[in-house]
Amino acid sequence: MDTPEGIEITGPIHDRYEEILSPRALELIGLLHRELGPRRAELLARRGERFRVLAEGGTLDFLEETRAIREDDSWRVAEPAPGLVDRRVEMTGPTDRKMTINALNSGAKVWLADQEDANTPLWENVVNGPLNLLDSLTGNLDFTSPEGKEYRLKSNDVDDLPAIVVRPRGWHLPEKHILVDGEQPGGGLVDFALYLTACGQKQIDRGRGPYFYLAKMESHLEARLWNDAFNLAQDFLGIPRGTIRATVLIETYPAAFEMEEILYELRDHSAGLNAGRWDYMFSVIKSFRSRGRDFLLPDRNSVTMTVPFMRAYTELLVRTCHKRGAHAIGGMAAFIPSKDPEVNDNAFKKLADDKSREAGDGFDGSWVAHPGMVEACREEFTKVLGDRPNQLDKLREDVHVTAADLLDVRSTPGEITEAGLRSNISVGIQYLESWLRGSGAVGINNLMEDAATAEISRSQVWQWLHNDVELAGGQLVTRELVEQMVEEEMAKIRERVGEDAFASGRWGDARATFTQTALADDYVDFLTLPAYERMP
Ligand SMILES: CC(=O)SCCNC(=O)CCNC(=O)[C@H](O)C(C)(C)COP(=O)(O)OP(=O)(O)OC[C@H]1O[C@@H](n2cnc3c(N)ncnc32)[C@H](O)[C@@H]1OP(=O)(O)O
Ligand SMILES: O=CC(=O)O
Ligand SMILES: [Mg+2]
Repeated sequence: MDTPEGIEITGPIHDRYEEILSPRALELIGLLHRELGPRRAELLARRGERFRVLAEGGTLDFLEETRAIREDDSWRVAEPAPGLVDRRVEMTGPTDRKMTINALNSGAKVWLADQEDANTPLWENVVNGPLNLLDSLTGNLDFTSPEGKEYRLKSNDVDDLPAIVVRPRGWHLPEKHILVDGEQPGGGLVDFALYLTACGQKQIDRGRGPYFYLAKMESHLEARLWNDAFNLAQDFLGIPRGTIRATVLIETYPAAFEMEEILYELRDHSAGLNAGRWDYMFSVIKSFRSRGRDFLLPDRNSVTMTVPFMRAYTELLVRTCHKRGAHAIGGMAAFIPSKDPEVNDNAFKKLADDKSREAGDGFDGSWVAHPGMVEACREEFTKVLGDRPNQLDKLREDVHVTAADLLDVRSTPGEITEAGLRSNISVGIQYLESWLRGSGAVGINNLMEDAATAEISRSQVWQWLHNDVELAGGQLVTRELVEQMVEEEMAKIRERVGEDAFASGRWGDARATFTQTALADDYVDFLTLPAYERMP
């Protein structure tokens, strides 16, 4: 393939790849990396600095230097864009061909087409994702499964389909199959540019637009970097500024203290904020991982959305958004339908409780992980919204959340148990094995697991081990204990999956990545970084 000056593709070129890896897309990647790459590197380094301050006894607080932005009542974000006015139910999921069709047929108002938590950035996924999205816009999306089941879109009418919102990778992940002047650009910029160049104008022609979810940001300066990427890209493609819209996931601890500033930075491109609960929990553990008792979380399944620090965060998010005319979107209840009627009933009941609480709190819509749950989410929001498309007018002026409320991890009830430790080990390894094979979302023990939930699992093990935690019952969490449990959980998995599947899977690499990221004294920032190195 001919590539623009200074751009090299090191991944294989399969059928139709040139439609996505077009000269325009590659030029845009070159432009974005050359203009913004150094700032991306600086901002990633700042994350490390902030963690060092916290490790030495520092804390998180609302920023003094941006007080004027918070106290200025005059600014609001852009009016909601077409297709993003009523967002009462949003489906999320990977962009492989079958799931793209299933998601677009799900009846949701929005589909988050995920190149992030639910995706492995395997080269084929990086290119086929936008290719499937392109086919969905040109009436060419069909699929026949190996069993012969045929899939196609139930309608090509834009009003019958969810608005597509693409989630590019977070700032931390590089893309190694495209080099710009010999350097790896940010994976997020690559995902953004490939989708925008292939599908942006087509979305505009359909009366919608190029919409994005922005993940794992840690500061308003990182939001400014995205805003600059949007302006550069819109100017390069001749699209009016403000056409792109972005909903930011508030899913890191530092970002919870900069919600208003993040909206401000992106205000002309903003489509609101989302409460990304799973990464948030991961970030809480990560931020104060070596600070002992005050920041220890109990077993993963005890940390519900109603514990004080999680509640403070979602309440503040709704208030912040509605003050600025921005949508507040709820998070993912990890329940998925089950064939076991009792487990299934429980999953739907928990989902209804979760969505009902969010709707009552003022969220304008929320996420589900599975098409079978779209109706249940819609029902709970419709009970509150009725015919109104959103509840932006619910200002929640009754909410007064302080930094201390956001930091109150200590009053989270629950125990740290042997079952919790074993579950973290087993789920973490099973998820990594799936990720390494190219599937970034997987159902394990009737729950949706993705990169964010796996990060919680391995980070809890790290935190319990490095803070001399005793399990309920008195047993100290030691390296020897965790290694013994890894051995035992691996044996159980091997027995369950059978010798052949075990031998053909990536179990050795999954175990090695898990132990590296859960046990090594030097905490690895993201488990997907060493996992990415193990991929072709
Ligand atoms: C923390 C966060 O970031 S949350 C957001 C990121 N995470 C996600 O988006 C996870 C999305 N969910 C999924 O990927 C899936 O639901 C899984 C992997 C958890 C379970 O999928 P499966 O094991 O296939 O579930 P199941 O067998 O019940 O699926 C039934 C059908 O629904 C489809 N389906 C299930 N989930 C989805 C989805 N999210 N999008 C599209 N189709 C889906 C399946 O493809 C299957 O289709 P088929 O009957 O035509 O073969
Ligand atoms: O991306 C969502 C999350 O909960 O993490
Ligand atoms: Mg996330």
